[in-house]
Amino acid sequence: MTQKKKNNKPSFNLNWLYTAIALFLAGWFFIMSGGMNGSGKEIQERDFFKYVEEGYVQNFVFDKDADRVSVFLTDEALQKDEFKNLKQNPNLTGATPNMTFKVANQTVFFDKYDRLPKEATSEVTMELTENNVFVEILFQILIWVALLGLLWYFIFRRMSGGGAGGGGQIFNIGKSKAKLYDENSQVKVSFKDVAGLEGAKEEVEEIVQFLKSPEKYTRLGGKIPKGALLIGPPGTGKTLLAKAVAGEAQVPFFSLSGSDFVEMFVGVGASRVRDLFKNAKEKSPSIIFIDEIDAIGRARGKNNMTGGNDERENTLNQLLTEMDGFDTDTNVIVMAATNRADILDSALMRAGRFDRRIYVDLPEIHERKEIFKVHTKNLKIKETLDLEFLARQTPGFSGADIANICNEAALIAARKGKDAIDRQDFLDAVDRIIGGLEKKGKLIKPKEKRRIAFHEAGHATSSWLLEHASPLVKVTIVPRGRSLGAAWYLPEERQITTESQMLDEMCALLGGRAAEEVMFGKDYSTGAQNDLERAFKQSRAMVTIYGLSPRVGHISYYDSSGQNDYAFSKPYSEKTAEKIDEEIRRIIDEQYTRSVELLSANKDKLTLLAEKLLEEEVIFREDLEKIFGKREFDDEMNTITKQAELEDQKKVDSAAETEEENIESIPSKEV
Ligand SMILES: Nc1ncnc2c1ncn2[C@@H]1O[C@H](COP(=O)(O)OP(=O)(O)OP(=O)(O)O)[C@@H](O)[C@H]1O
Ligand SMILES: [Zn+2]
Repeated sequence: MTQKKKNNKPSFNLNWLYTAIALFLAGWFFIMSGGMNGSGKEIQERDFFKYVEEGYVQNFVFDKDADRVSVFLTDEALQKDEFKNLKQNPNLTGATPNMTFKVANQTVFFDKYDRLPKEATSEVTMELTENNVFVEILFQILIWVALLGLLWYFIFRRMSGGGAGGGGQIFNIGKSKAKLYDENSQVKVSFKDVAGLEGAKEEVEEIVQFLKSPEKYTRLGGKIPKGALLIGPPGTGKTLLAKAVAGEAQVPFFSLSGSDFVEMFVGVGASRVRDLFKNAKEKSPSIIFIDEIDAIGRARGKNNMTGGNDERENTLNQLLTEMDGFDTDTNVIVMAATNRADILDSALMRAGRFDRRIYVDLPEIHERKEIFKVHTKNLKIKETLDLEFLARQTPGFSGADIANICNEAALIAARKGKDAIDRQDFLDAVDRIIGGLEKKGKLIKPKEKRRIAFHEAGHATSSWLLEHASPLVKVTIVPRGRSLGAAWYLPEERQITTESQMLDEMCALLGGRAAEEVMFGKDYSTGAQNDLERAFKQSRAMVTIYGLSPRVGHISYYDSSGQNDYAFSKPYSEKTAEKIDEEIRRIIDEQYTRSVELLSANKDKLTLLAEKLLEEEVIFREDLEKIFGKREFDDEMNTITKQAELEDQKKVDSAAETEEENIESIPSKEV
């Protein structure tokens, strides 16, 4: 019993349970130690014999289990000064003895007692108590049943999230909680139900093929991938996509959330993983979907401060073991979802585990229209309803938000007793959802959006017009993670960088703020914080590391040996320090001015681009070509781009180094 208690160390907050157990045990010990009956003055064994001889003792109770004697004195004795303070409180029952003592050896005691003069003992009554073994055991069992019952009760409430569900669950703690959709209850979701997400769908299409006809791929000895990681913000359809894969491939779908593994007791997470994989293998080919994998997959060795870490690690290790343990012919594919790929343990990403990464982003305008289409399919809507208009009203909304809007609109229309849902109902629903989103800080106001569009267009325009800047691939103002907009460049393959390349890149980097100035005047925004940070680092490197400042000279203060602690003793004089500061600033100022001039001279095109961005939310190289014409400095560089584009057209945004702006970051609301 005690062992069980130890093993089941709770890994979650169980204050309630602890309190209950503590109270229970306290009560128990109280009863066990004799409770109320145990009181009475503690005396010596020889005192007792003396009192008996004196005739003070009326009766005594010998507890054979406890080797303890409770002594009750005669009324006369209690009159004596000697025993005055032992007088009973008249309100108490006579059950409380006047004295008590421990017997060292029962035989010796009775021997001694028998040898006392008969006159002394004849008046004394003796009671022997011995607990009935059967009752004793029954009592013990009852206590444990009560204790365990209490424990189960709390666990059960915890597991079923408040009481609903069958009690049988209690006895299945170690079993996986995966919801099983097997052949009988086939997953009905198909790719048709997933709107947008074209790139992601294309990538998972391959998984569908693997599951459908594995022989086709293993024929030549190749190994089928074991896992795919879906990365993207909440509500963007990651679960939906995984389900659709199961639906398309007509295989069982086991789904479980990462937090389900770790909510409980030590050892349970790992056994759940084992159980889950066992089930999935039995039904293979099949798909295991683990939502919120970051709950178990967080990098190990971090957050050691918080308890329950061991449990998470055990679970993670078990997961890795299971994935490694797959044979090539075990056609189980593990799909997992997260919105924090950056915190995942790198062991998860290693080859043979989640080696496929699929990005699922917030939908852009066309995708939102598609999502509206999917979610209004089964609703009664007015024929005149313009879905494109709705898509335009919902920048930054996820698929789940849109599904929510459609449902809300239907409820609003029904409340008003309408026959069909109209535009106003949708707009009311949008307003209602926005209330919730605003608190989450995800929503961008039209005015802010305009500024973001010009900021990104500024980057795009300047990098387009500058000979040595990296060629642009894609610009978006769809908020993603912490950034509100982003420009992607295809990084040029190069081993050394020239000064003019650095300067052009810095000019393009400052193009965001420059565009804001050109359009909105000198009322700057916080949107360029990340750009400025990077520009400063670059400029400082140019002056202090690459020796690119004429005033400071061809000097590098960089210490690659790591021997010198320049943080404490600078390798240059105060005078040079001042020069360095000035030079860092000069370079940035010059490039900023250059950017402002460049964009002012091309204000019309900048505006066209920004408008297009506002309309489309995402624009590509071709859109820029339409506005600016063919890029002047193509030849060599463009061939590289074109080639790369041809090779990997769809993956451009995930493969290309992302040059993201944290345009949002601190108080973007001030814009
Ligand atoms: N691309 C989409 N097409 C159609 N419906 C979508 C799409 N994206 C999301 N939805 C709707 O939103 C709901 C929630 O999406 P889902 O649970 O798949 O998101 P998720 O990315 O797994 O979110 P989370 O990260 O919060 O688990 C879906 O059931 C669906 O109704
Ligand atoms: Zn920027």
